[in-house]
Amino acid sequence: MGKVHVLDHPLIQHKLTYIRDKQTGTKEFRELVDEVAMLMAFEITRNLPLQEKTIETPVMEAQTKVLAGKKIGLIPILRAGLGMVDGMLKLIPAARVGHVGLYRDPETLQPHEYYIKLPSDIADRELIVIDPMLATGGSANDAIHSLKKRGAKQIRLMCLVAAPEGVEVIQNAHPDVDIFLGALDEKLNDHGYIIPGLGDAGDRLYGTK
Ligand SMILES: O=P(O)(O)OC[C@H]1O[C@H](OP(=O)(O)OP(=O)(O)O)[C@H](O)[C@@H]1O
Ligand SMILES: O=c1cc[nH]c(=O)[nH]1
Ligand SMILES: [Mg+2]
Repeated sequence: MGKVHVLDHPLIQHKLTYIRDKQTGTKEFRELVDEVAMLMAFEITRNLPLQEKTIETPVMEAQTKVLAGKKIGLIPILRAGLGMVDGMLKLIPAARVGHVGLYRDPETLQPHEYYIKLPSDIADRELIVIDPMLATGGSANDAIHSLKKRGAKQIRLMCLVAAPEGVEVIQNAHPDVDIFLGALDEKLNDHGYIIPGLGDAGDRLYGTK
């Protein structure tokens, strides 16, 4: 069963409060999502492998460490996942970015895939699927299936806010996928929205309500 990590760093939790606040406008919402994504990238990369390197400081030779060059792929689920990409790339600039376009039908809550474009070497990369919201879990489940069908082997899922219902769907369908969250909320409402949640992430990011 995939592990669930709630990233409870105080800066993440502080910024998440203002992301949730309905008074926060589009510009500030976008900036906060960008900042939280960067902070979450810091936490999610904790286990990256290091290798020894010998360098010359101005004083003497020293044995130090550098990243061992693990290849990473960021996979935002369009559209809302796009809001988290730049923040993550600030810390992981060498990552390749693949896009999965999905929208959730507002009546049936079923996801529909409309676009996919991935780096050619996804099988060799550690992939981080990014979406602010994990609600019923249908969209993330579909995206992960799509990636596996195309050869992906190592996948993690990163979301700002999740409902327990969505977490359960991913854990059952993809026990190999660890889940990294800013917060695990209470439940879904009758329209499939996370409560207390933050509303519609895509609409709040792009001002489309
Ligand atoms: O877990 P689920 O029940 O599938 O819901 C979560 C999905 O819904 C939202 O996307 P939406 O369909 O609103 O598309 P958008 O990003 O284009 O707004 C959100 O960004 C997730 O992708
Ligand atoms: O609460 C929710 C659920 C799905 N999609 C969102 O953007 N918000
Ligand atoms: Mg939306």
